Amino acid sequence: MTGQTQLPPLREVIAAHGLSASKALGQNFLFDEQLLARIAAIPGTLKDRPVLEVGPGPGGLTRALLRAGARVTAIEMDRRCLPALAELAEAFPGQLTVIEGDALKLDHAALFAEPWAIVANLPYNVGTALFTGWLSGEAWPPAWSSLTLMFQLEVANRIVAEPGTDAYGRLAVLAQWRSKPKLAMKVHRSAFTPPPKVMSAIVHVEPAEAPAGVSARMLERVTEAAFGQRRKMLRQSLKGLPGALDALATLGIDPARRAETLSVDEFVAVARELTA
Ligand SMILES: C[S@@+](CC[C@H](N)C(=O)[O-])C[C@H]1O[C@@H](n2cnc3c(N)ncnc32)[C@H](O)[C@@H]1O
Repeated sequence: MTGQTQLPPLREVIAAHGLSASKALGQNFLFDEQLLARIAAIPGTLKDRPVLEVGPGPGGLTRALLRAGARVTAIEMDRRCLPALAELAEAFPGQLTVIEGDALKLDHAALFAEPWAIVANLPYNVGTALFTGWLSGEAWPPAWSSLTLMFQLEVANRIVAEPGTDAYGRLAVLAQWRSKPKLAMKVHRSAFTPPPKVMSAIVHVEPAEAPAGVSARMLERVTEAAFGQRRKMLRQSLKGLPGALDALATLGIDPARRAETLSVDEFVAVARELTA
């Protein structure tokens, strides 16, 4: 029974393989197996489901996903971690495939034949770059079924932010216009080894229906212009975008408003007006 597979404590795995955390690779490891099991439960039942884990490191979250019955494909760029991950693959026969490489450079879709859940505890810059990549593009629904990702709490707050707040910006619109992001769990800095300077949180995103007649690229252009000068009125920030001021007039949106006051639906409506 996979759920009962006995494994050595993670601290022993780290010591046995000499895995000192590398600052350059943004390594902050999680060792609390109860916490890891709770994170692995966020996407819902994973029994026999394909999961992409990015940055497994010594394999703490990986073992929680494997115990939940997932079929895990893990991408790790630190080859020092590979022997520890190979031991995990042996303990869960047929459930774990490890790919050595940079997740930012790999074609994830080529790794799966059916929709896959994505779960990751990543360094901040890599996580945000992958997140925006997974959420962009014209094709929707995406080939993945959900995203469950650790972020700095401040970034997580920006993803789920509501209009009118300081945290509300491009990331909120990108994350909310055709998916449902939720702040699933806050994680205290002391849960990590070594502890990072700031608090973290897990965001869970499920794709929703995309509004009709809106190009993703156009929405990106509108939000880029509007939030590029977020303190300015829309009549100023959008004036370089052809047709944008006419779109505001058609929609009855006051051009004296600022970007942070527009709802996600209003951004979508502006982008729809501009989508040929
Ligand atoms: C914050 S640690 C988390 C490790 C483990 N998942 C855990 O929760 O304890 C991030 C991991 O991502 C790996 N990593 C960093 N950048 C990466 C990239 N571009 N592609 C794949 N893995 C990466 C690091 O080597 C490290 O093992």
